[in-house]
Amino acid sequence: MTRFSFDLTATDGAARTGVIHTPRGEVRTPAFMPVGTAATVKAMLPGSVRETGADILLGNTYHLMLRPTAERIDRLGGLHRFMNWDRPILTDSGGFQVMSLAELRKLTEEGVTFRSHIDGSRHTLTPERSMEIQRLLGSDIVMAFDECPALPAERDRIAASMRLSMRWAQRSRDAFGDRPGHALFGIQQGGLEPDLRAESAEALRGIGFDGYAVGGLAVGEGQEAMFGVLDYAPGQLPEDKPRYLMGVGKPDDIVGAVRRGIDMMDCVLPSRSGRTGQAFTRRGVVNIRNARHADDPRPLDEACACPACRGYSRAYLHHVSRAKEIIASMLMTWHNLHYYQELMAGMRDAIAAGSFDAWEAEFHATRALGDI
Ligand SMILES: Cc1cccc2c(=O)nc(N)[nH]c12
Ligand SMILES: [Zn+2]
Repeated sequence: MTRFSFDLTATDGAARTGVIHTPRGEVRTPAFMPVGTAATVKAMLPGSVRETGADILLGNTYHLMLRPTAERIDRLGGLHRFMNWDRPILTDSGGFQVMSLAELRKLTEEGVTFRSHIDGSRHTLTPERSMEIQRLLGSDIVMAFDECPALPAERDRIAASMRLSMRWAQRSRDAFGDRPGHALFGIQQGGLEPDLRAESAEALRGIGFDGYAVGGLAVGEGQEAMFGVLDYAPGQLPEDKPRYLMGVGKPDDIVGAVRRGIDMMDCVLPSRSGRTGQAFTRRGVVNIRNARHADDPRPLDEACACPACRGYSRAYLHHVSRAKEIIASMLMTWHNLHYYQELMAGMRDAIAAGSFDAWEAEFHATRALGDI
C-alpha cells in the first residue's frame, strides 16, 4: 500500500517542483486542482478532466453533506466510485462554504450550525463531523475544519478567529485518527498579519500534518496584499510538506504564488468563467461573446491542442456561447482547464530546468501583447 508522501525534485528560488505519492496515483506539483463541487467538474466528463492533464480534483464537504449526503455516497462505494474518478480527490472541510453560502449561521466553540441554502434544513458542522463526512466520502486528502474570517476585519477579530481555527485543527487531527494512505492538511490563518500567521504556523507544526494550506486569502484582499502575505507565509510552513493555497486563482495569481513557494492550488475560475464566455489564453482573456468574434474563423489559440481549439472557430464559440448552448460550456471549460494545466506543466518544467525567471518573463510578455 503506497502511503502518502511528498518528494521535492527541484527548486528554483522559492519555487519548487515535486510529486505527491498517494494510493490512487501521483500528483505532479505545482498542481492545479479543478473544482468538482457537487461530485462533478461542471460540463466535463471525468475522462475529459484527466485529458486536460489534471492529476487530482477537489470536492466539497458542504455541498455533498447537503446533497446527496455523505452517508448515501458511502453506501454507494464512496466519492471516487460515485463520480467515476479513480485518481486522488482533495475535499475542503466545509467551514468556508458555510460562511459564504449557508443561511442563519451560528458559530460557537463547538462548531457551526446553519440552514441549508438548498432546502433550509438545519445542519451542524464540527471538526469531528467534518472528519467523519470526509472519511465517508473517501477523499484522499482531508482538510482540517477551520473558520475563515471575511476581510477586511479588525486585527483582534482575525486573531480570535485564527486561534479558534487552531483549536479546531487539533480536534480535526484527533478525530482524523491514524489512516495510512490518507492525508490530513492543516490550514494556516491570520489574515494579513505576519505575527498571527507565524503563530498559526507554529500551532499547526506542533499538531503535525501531512500538508499545510495557506488559508484566509483569495477573500477580497486583492493580488498585491495576497502576494505580500505569500512573500513570507509559505516559508513559515514545513519545507518538506506540500503547501496548498486555497481558492486561487487567475493565471497571473497562480504564477506569482508558484514563484513564492506554493505547490497546490484550486479555483472555480477556469470552469465558472468558461460557462460565462471567458477564455484564458497565453495572450490574455478572450470574451468570446464580444461581437468582434462573430465572423472570426480562427481558433481561440492557434497554439492550443485542446478540442475547442482543434475543432472550432471563434465564430462558432461566439454563436453557441451567445445562444447559451450546452456545448459552449463544454468547449470553453475544456479549453480553460487545458490552458491551466499547460500553465502548470510549463512551470514544472521551468523549475526543473532552473529557468523559472525566463519562463515567467515570457508569460508576462506574451500576455502584454493582448489578444489578436
Ligand atoms: C476554499 C477556500 C478559499 C479560500 C480560503 C479558504 C480557507 O481559509 N479555508 C478553507 N477551508 N477553504 C478556503
Ligand atoms: Zn484550447
